[in-house]
Amino acid sequence: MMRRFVRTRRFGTRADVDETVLVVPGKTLIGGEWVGAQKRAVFPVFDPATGDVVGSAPDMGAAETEIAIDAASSALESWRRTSPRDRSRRLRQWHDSIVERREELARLMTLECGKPLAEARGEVDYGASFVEWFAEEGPRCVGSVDASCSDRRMLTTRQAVGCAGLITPWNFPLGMITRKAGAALAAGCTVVVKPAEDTPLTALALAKLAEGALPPGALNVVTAARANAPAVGEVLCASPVVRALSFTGSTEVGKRLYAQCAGTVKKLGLELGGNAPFVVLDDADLDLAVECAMASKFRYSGQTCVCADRFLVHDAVFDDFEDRLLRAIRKLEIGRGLDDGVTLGPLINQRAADRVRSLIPDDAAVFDKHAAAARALGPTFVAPALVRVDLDLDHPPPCWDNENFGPVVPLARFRGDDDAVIEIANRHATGLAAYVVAGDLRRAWRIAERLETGMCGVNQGIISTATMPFGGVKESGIGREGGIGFGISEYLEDKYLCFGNLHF
Ligand SMILES: NC(=O)c1ccc[n+]([C@@H]2O[C@H](COP(=O)([O-])OP(=O)(O)OC[C@H]3O[C@@H](n4cnc5c(N)ncnc54)[C@H](O)[C@@H]3O)[C@@H](O)[C@H]2O)c1
Ligand SMILES: O=CCCC(=O)O
Repeated sequence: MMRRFVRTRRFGTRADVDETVLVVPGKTLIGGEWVGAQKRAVFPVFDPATGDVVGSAPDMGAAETEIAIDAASSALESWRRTSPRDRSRRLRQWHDSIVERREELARLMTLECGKPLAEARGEVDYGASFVEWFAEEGPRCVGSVDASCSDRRMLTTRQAVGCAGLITPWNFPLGMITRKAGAALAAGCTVVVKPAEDTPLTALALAKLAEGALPPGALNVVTAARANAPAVGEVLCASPVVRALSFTGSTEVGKRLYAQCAGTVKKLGLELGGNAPFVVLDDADLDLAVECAMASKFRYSGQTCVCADRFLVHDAVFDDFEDRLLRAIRKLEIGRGLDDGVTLGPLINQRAADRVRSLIPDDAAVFDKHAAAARALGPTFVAPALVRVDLDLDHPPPCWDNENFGPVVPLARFRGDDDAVIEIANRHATGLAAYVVAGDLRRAWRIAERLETGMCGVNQGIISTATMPFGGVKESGIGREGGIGFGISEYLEDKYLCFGNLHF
């Protein structure tokens, strides 16, 4: 009976839960609309700033994932046969409904992930831009014809790969979903999204906003508590119906999913962790260097995969840069994301905050005003810390070798020529983003080309955009998202057709 119900309904957007009420100050976004006939276990969603419960989401597992895959599979044939132009219009409609609810989505996101409201608004814009971008990309994904042989015509067509499983993290509760789902849906795939357990509400709201634009079964959302995430992942990876799996999250889980997908040889996209070097050369404009450093390091309190993580500053400008950076850090305002003027919110949960605190050595530079504010606000708040790192030591501190995912600035001095800093920067297993601040752009170009990362910002701290390919090399992952032709190709198969013996 449950099977029949979800085959015709979008899953998760109509979860059978009557406890699900979204508390958005002053407004209820779509509270209570997921009430169905059956009760289902739910898990609570917490405000990272206060620890208050802000809502709940259905705690689904393997059985529900199978059902969601069925729903996606049932919708696939008709969706992939829909003309790319029609799909594009529908995506555009989804985009418009996201933009229309910008403020509510932003507030909801701040409530469940804690990022300052201005950043959450920025993420709605960023997330919506992927839906818009792929609505435009879809109709342009055409094949090619080789008519150079006298008696043959050889061509390629681009076909939707099939159903796609999309597993996303909490740090961009909206943007990481639209970056995948926008591409997949534009390509003609139907999807099952598994959002992070900390941020299921934004995912459900997004799916709700797609109702009316997308046909039933095209976009399915399976929410699950942390304990059920592996079960959901196993089903998505093992299912022969799911032909592509795209994951954004930790390198550890990414490696596990990589192995799990081997059995069905899926098309795989992995956007994993980084540990971005941020290089300041001796001819850099130091005001610009600090501006870029602050933007990159403190975006969402340091909880992005492209945050600057290893600051490598030339000996000649080290002291000056450090002084200026400390002055900029001092101006950060710690507080709850919904409060005016806050630039540094809480970390996602206490486990994450404790982990970050454990990476900060006792001799780190921390301002008293931040330390006091963090203490008063609660256990998820971490004061920004600057940690001097001596690269001559055999063992640099753990915050150097590990992506710190918090407001921690590990700062090291380098001497020597550009090759020296390239060598240090590349001394890491991951390779997602890097940053170079330089006066001489020829030097910067040469360094940027030699850094082993998928992306590099030169004199720029925020580089993410729908129009350029996002992704890493080495253990930072496989594949690209966004960009012209890149992101959408992850969900397309190129088929070669050969028409021979045409006897023209
Ligand atoms: N490269 C990128 O684009 C990008 C973007 C955001 C975050 N990240 C990385 O993600 C990490 C932080 O995010 P996180 O803590 O949410 O990562 P995570 O890997 O713990 O969780 C990500 C998602 O995977 C799910 N998950 C966890 N275990 C699973 C399993 N065994 N099987 C299937 N799914 C499982 C989670 O429920 C969540 O939805 C950081 O390393 C960060 O750099 C990378
Ligand atoms: O955290 C990873 C994604 C960040 C981004 O898209 O800029």
